[in-house]
Amino acid sequence: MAPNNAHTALWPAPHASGAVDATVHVPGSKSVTNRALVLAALASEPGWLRRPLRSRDTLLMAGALRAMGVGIEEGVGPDGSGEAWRVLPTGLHGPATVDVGNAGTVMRFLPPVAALADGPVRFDGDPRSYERPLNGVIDALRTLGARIDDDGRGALPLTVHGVGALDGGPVSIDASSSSQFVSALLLSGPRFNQGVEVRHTGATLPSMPHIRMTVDMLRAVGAQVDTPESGGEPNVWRVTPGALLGRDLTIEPDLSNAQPFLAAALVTGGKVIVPDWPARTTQPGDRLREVFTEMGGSCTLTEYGLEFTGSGSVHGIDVDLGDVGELTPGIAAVAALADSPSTLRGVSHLRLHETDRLAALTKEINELGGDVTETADGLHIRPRRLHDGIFHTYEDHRMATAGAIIGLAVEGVQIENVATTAKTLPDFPDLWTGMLGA
Ligand SMILES: O=C(O)C1=C[C@@H](OP(=O)(O)O)[C@@H](O)[C@H](O)C1
Ligand SMILES: C=C(OP(=O)(O)O)C(=O)O
Repeated sequence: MAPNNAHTALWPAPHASGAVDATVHVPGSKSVTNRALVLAALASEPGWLRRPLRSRDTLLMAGALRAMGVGIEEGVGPDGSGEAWRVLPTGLHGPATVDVGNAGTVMRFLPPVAALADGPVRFDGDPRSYERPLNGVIDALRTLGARIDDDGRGALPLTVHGVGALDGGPVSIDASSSSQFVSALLLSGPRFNQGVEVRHTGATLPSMPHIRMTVDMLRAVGAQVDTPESGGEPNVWRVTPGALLGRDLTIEPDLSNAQPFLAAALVTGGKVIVPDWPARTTQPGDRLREVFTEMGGSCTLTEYGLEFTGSGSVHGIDVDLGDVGELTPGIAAVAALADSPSTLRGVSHLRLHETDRLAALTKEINELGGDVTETADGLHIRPRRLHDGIFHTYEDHRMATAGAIIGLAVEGVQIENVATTAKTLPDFPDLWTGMLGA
């Protein structure tokens, strides 16, 4: 078989010769785009998504919904400005085939949607998608009345035999391995005959901001949602059955994808402005303002966006990242360049992300001369003088951007398969070299 050059290709990570000073327009949020697509597909009238992210994960989501009959057309928004998708909901149809790639949002958010289709929907994806937990969604859907054929492992591949409607009602799940189990059931909940009541029974629940994002976006399209934060029982979310509105939504920039650019300001003692940083958001990336300030930077949020400035010093940090796990690779990269050790906690579930992120970060930083050890629930990082070498990425977009951060400060770092950033940020190499003025 011919070698897959995209995977073996090495990208010389640009080394920063001085402090960066740039404005970086970061494309739309993956998490917001994929929720908006699902909600628009389930609505009772057409809707608009403006400035949607166009990346592997969102194109897979759009392709899957189209396969079930939803119209997603290219267009300009109703006011004539900006790129947009117009979403035309219809009855959801099977038979259909869905490629989830390695998108957690697609593999978890769509089986409940497929249960509403009028025929079988087959789900398959990348080899890694077979290893990522899906049992919470599969077991819950069976409890709520769906028929699903899988191989008994609680994972992909599988077929959901939709019959056009789902009873819904109460269900208990352990979502300690992924918050996306909860989000998945809530997003389709308004369309279940009895709505849904999701009770999380596990000891921990990661990524709470992402669950808040789901609840906020459901409410914005007219759903009634009761949450622990709105006076309900702890760990219980309730969605009332009802029709969803078609809305005109402008997608926020992806704040987790802003991370490497803010990190560049931090590690080079420079300045990066990210326009359109929202004043209020549920995105976990907003926590970077606090984390990267504690690590040595400072930031100002204005109506124009976020201005982040490095001081020239980078400090270690002891932090629980359970709420914001997807920020871990970028924080680990900065921590490897700091003037004191770091402990990153609360992220054992990262072992089941795009790759085992705790093992991958430990191995790759140590191969450049670092001193990282895995703990039961995170990483301990003792900064060392790093040297040149190949930074492997394991088909993980956030490993590639973590390696690029290290490359700014360490000469001769080569990123294997930087193209894997296409999962959520296909423009990464160009934005990165543009930031550096190359
Ligand atoms: O709902 C979402 O959009 C996401 C939830 C989180 O998943 P986990 O709770 O599985 O970590 C996050 O890591 C992922 O990148 C996106
Ligand atoms: C964990 C991530 O993605 P997914 O949506 O595939 O879970 C991520 O983007 O860091």
